Amino acid sequence: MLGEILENVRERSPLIQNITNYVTANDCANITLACGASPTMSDGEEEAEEMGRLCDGLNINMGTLHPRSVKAMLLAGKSAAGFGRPIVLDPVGAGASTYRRETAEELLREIPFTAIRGNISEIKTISGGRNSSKGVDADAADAVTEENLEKTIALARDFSGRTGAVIAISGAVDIVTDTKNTYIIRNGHPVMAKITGCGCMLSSLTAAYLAANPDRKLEAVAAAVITMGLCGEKAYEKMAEENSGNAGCRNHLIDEVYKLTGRELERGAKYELR
Ligand SMILES: Nc1ncnc2c1ncn2[C@@H]1O[C@H](COP(=O)(O)OP(=O)(O)O)[C@@H](O)[C@H]1O
Ligand SMILES: Cc1ncsc1CCOP(=O)(O)O
Ligand SMILES: [Mg+2]
Repeated sequence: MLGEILENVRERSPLIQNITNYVTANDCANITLACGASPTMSDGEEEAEEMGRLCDGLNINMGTLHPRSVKAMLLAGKSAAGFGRPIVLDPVGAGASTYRRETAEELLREIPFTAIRGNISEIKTISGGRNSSKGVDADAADAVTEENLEKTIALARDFSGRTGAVIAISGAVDIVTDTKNTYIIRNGHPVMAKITGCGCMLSSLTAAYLAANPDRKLEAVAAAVITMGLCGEKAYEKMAEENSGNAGCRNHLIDEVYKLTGRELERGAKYELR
C-alpha cells in the first residue's frame, strides 16, 4: 500500500509547483525529480494563477517571505484550490516574527490546505497562536517525547479538524494525522536536523505524493514522511562509510530517494497506525 503510493508518483509524474525559499529551492527541485515528479519553482505573482491551474500539486513554503511572494502564494493557492489540486503549507519559522505569524494566519484563512507539514514549534505556533520559535528550527523545549506524545497527537488531530488538512509534525518522532487516524513514524536520523532543507524537501515530496494519490491523502502524507526518514537513515550510513559531513549526507539523501523502490519503502517503514 505505501509502496504503491511511491509507484504511483513514478507512473503519473505529477507537476509540482513550489513557491518556496531561496535557501533550499534547488534541493526541493532535485528531490521532486528524485521521487519521480516534476518541479517548477517560480514565485512571480504575474504567472501564479496560471501555474496554480497548470500544476497537479502546489507547495507553499514560508521560508523567505516577502510581500510579492505572499501575493503569489495567495493567487496560486486560490487558483489551485479552484481546480481541486492538493496544496501543502510549510510554515517555516512561523513563530519567529509577527510578519510570519500574520502571513500564516492569512494563508490558513484564504487557502484550503490539503496538508500542513512543519516541525513541532511551527505547528504549535500556527495551531494555537503561540508566539515563540527558535528561528526556522524546532525549539528543543518543544520536542515530542514519549511523555507528551498523546497530548501532541490530540493537538494535531484538533488542528486537522479545524483546517480540514492532514497534519504532519516532523522531528525525531513524526506524527501524521487527520481527525481519526494517526501514523506515528520512527524513521529518520538525528543528522537530518543538521542539513538545512530536510523539512522543505519533505514538504515538496508531500505535495508530489498527494498529487499522484488524491484519494489516499493520509497514506500519501505518511508515505512521504517515511520516505524522507528512511532515505535519511540510508544517507547517514553512506556518510559514515565515507566519513563525510552534512553536505555529503544531503547529496546521498537525494540519491537514496531516487533509488528507493516501493518494496524497500514498505520493508523499511517503522510506524504504528492508530
Ligand atoms: N532527531 C531526529 N531523528 C530522526 N529524524 C529526524 C530528527 N530530526 C529531524 N528528523 C527528520 O528530518 C526531516 C525534517 O524534519 P524537521 O527537522 O522536523 O523539519 P524542519 O527542517 O522543517 O525543522 C523529517 O523527515 C524528520 O523525520
Ligand atoms: C535556514 C532557512 N532560513 C530561511 S528558510 C531556511 C531553510 C529552512 O529549511 P528547513 O526548515 O527545511 O530546515
Ligand atoms: Mg522547516
